[in-house]
Amino acid sequence: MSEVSVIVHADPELLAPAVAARLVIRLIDAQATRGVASVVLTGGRIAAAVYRAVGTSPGRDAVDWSRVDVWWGDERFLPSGHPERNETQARAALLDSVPLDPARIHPMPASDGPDGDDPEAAAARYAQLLHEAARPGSEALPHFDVLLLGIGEEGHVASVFPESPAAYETRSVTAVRGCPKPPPTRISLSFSAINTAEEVWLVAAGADKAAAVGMALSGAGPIQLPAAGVHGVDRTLWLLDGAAAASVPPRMRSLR
Ligand SMILES: O=C1O[C@H](COP(=O)(O)O)[C@@H](O)[C@H](O)[C@H]1O
Repeated sequence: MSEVSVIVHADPELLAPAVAARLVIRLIDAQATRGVASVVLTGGRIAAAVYRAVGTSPGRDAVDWSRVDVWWGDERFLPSGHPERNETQARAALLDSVPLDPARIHPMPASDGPDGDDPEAAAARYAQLLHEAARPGSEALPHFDVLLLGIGEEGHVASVFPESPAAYETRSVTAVRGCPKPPPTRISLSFSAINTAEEVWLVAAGADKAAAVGMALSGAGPIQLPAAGVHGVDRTLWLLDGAAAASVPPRMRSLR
């Protein structure tokens, strides 16, 4: 089993820049080791705060952004540019302000994209894109240095919701319909893809996340609580603020 660490910062105002600083270092280290770096983005409020903090981080220009591949772990299946799309939020918060190579930005398809309003076809298209970027001679997926995840109040990660068909999915990418959280139609990586990342970082802030975080770290099952079903190959980091960490078993908290 890979290393699991729980790191707690007092509040979201400290959590976001702390995660941003880690992410900058992670990307620099990956580029030093592999020549390129790849990050899988998530959506949500704390993620947007992290992206904004990366944009103002002192180390930001130490990353060679032209050699960073950007993927998404899930997307709300809405028209391109819709303000609720995770892609739109990430572009506004960070991607538009760093010199990325447009060819290395890999958003999930929009509902007005080449497959129209067909999320199954859009999911298959993204799976094919991942496959085409796979390491030579390897399986179906590219290397992910770090994969970011938010956590829903009910324990969803990416767009894998509790007790949903996506929680049983074996293909790398799945269409998700009937989500309890709007919008109802989404595209998501499945556990099988998420869990290939070298490092998985779960980032959560706020008291409304405390129960899900506490249960995920106390042996809950992945179907009932998807946050319990994800891990990095090398490392799994839970990056929390004090309120979200309120129900974490004390023995699991890392010393900082
Ligand atoms: O809908 C989503 O929600 C989660 C968590 O968002 P938050 O605003 O409660 O932090 C997010 O991780 C996921 O990517 C997104 O599609």
